[in-house]
Amino acid sequence: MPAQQTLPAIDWERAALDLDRTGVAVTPPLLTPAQCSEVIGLYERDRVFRSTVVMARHSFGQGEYRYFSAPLHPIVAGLRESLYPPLAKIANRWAGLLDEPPFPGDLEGLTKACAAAGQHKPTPLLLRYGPGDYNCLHQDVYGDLTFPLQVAIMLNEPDADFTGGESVFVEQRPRAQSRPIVARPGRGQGLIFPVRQRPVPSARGHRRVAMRHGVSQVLSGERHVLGVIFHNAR
Ligand SMILES: O=C(O)CCC(=O)C(=O)O
Ligand SMILES: [Fe+2]
Repeated sequence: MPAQQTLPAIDWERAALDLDRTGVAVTPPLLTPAQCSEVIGLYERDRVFRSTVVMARHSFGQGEYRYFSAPLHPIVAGLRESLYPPLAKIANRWAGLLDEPPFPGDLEGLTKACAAAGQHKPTPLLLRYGPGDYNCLHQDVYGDLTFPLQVAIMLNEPDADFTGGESVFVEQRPRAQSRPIVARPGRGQGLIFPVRQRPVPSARGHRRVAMRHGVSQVLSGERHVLGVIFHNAR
């Protein structure tokens, strides 16, 4: 896939509405089944990755993930570049509501801003879960510069390739009980969600509501996800 890949028609207005209402938006398939298999196949290729995390060693959960090395594999680079500009529009509307500085309009601009903040390492990752594995609720913050939205693309077919392993989100509302959200994207579909927080209307304009994401226990089979995070890491 070329780096300037054309995405399938994503209804960005709808995605923005879903993000504003619930904090999570589901996309149509961003990868074909063949591309999903190709990305899964990368997991064993050491040179494609810069580091590997065994989640249990850090109490992050159970399972493994690997961070892609630079230059990113073309499928990953293409998705990161083409998803960024429409997401930056949503991020910049949010930044306006929260009185925060805007983000660059393209990924090259964000990458330069990250470099200036000492964040040079690519953050896209490939996650692999087997029976019994899970991912604790977390946020993917990798430095001072955080682009507020990320995308997780399902690479296996739920209920055929694996059971369990739901995508779980918890919104921590201030002075109120937390709200759970569960999603079950099909193979190739992406989930768009806030890295750390999003604006919600309040008595005096908008306030920040924090969100964390994770994965419930996989009961059987193998579950792979491609995580696309746009800011680089320290
Ligand atoms: O495996 C998942 O669905 C969660 C992936 C994740 O944590 C991420 O993409 O940042
Ligand atoms: Fe994550």
